[in-house]
Amino acid sequence: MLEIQDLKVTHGPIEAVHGIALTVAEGACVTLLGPNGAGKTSTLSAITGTARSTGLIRLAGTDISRLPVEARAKRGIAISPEGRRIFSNLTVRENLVMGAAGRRDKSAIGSDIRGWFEQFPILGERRDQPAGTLSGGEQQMLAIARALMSRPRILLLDEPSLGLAPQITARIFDIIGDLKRQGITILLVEQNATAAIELSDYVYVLNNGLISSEGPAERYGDGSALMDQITGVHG
Ligand SMILES: Nc1ncnc2c1ncn2[C@@H]1O[C@H](COP(=O)(O)OP(=O)(O)OP(=O)(O)O)[C@@H](O)[C@H]1O
Repeated sequence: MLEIQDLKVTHGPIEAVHGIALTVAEGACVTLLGPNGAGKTSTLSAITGTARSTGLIRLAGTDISRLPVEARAKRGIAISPEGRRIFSNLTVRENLVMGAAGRRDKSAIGSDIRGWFEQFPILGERRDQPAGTLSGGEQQMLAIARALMSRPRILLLDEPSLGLAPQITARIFDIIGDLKRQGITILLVEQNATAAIELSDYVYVLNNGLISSEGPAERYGDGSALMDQITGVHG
């Protein structure tokens, strides 16, 4: 579904990613692990089109690397960004409607929203509340559901466990596992190696803008050795 070759990502004069290759098969959950500043968010930004990059980015066989952000979203890229970035003053329901902004099949939006309220009942209960009043875990659920409202080909998740208590993190990873079982293709960026490896098919480890290790998730066991490598991270 997603194929990246020789990707370099720059922020002004700074090159954050120095030429990486990465593949996500249809229906797979692939995790990009790495410490703070490794270039994980930069990689996702290059895929969505919000960061300057060179190299090949192919989505479902088409090179999208020169397309503007909106065109990439229309072709099936959706992101739940780091820090959630939900619209705090809009209601839960309005946030979901915003996620469907680029869709042509407007008539199916209402039924999709009802579907997500069934999957995440707490969001249904809070549908008319301003999203800013939700807890961190609920906001993360909303950010994921909002991204999925575009019916993407691939869902990019940037550190969904960031800032959440361990119990809530476990719930979010359960949800990601459910989405994978529903056949949704996922590229997950995480620092929590243990939890991410458990639900991943394949793992890439990014360090200083380069892939330092990659392989099927089983190769990394329970992820504890990787957690040690990802300095400053607590599993
Ligand atoms: N907008 C920006 N302008 C300048 N430099 C940036 C910008 N965004 C990221 N960088 C730099 O690029 C490098 C990679 O950052 P990036 O955010 O991609 O890493 P990360 O692995 O996602 O880390 P984190 O978990 O902290 O988000 C870092 O050195 C960072 O300082």
